[in-house]
Amino acid sequence: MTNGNHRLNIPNDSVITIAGTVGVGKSTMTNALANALNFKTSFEKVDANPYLDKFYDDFERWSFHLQIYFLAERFKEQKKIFEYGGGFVQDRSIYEDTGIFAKMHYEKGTMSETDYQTYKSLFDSMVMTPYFPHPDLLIYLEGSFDHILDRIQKRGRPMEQQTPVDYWKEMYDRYQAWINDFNACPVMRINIADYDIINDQTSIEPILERIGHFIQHSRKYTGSGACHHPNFVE
Ligand SMILES: Nc1ncnc2c1ncn2[C@@H]1O[C@H](COP(=O)(O)OP(=O)(O)O)[C@@H](O)[C@H]1O
Ligand SMILES: Nc1ncnc2c1ncn2[C@H]1C[C@H](O)[C@@H](COP(=O)(O)O)O1
Repeated sequence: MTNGNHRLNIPNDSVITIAGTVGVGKSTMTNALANALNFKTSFEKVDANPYLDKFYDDFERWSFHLQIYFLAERFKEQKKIFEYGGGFVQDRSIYEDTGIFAKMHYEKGTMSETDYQTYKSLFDSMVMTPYFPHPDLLIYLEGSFDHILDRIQKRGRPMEQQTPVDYWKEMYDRYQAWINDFNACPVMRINIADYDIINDQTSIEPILERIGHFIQHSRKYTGSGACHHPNFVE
């Protein structure tokens, strides 16, 4: 390898996306990995999101608007990552928007059939095409429901604290089923009980080593990285 984090076998143009349910620790992991690798970060907008508060107040009224907003934001981020040529850690994957959130709201009756089909057809034509570069690696953070709920409560976003526990449990269960079927890119699972990057910064080291192995292994078989997707039209 001529260009990359040599010690770790992680090429500098890698794109790593962090997935997992709300509160599991994605943003914290995104920052820690980006610092360790000297990568750029791509975060989802929470504070500047014009729909999020309204959505938590009234799912039925705002679920379609919110999904369209997230889709547009994530697609812009995806374009930025491509234009930089990779070297990014991304907080939440675009796949979770449709595989978890839109689907859950549709199936629970808080998004109409028409809105869901409109959203899906937009998502499929933008994302599930050979022209869309997938990440080199999706890191899936998992842990016990109680541990994650505790983190949501401690983080203290009022809109999330006021949301019934059933909502988080439904999401938690859906995440477990979703990740077992996910195959759009290589997946590395990490249990949040196995590291503590807040109190022990060295606990990132074994994670970095595992990432290096995963990316080397998958590039050997695909022959390319996320931003050099063989089918991507430049
Ligand atoms: N390894 C960790 N140990 C202890 N607390 C953590 C850890 N990772 C995240 N947290 C805390 O859990 C809460 C949720 O983390 P965050 O990274 O914001 O999750 P997400 O981005 O998945 O919603 C935050 O208050 C954060 O400080
Ligand atoms: N696609 C989405 N639909 C509904 N809500 C979403 C979506 N993506 C993120 N969210 C919400 C969930 C949280 O309240 C915030 C931020 O997520 P986090 O997992 O804490 O980074 O946005």
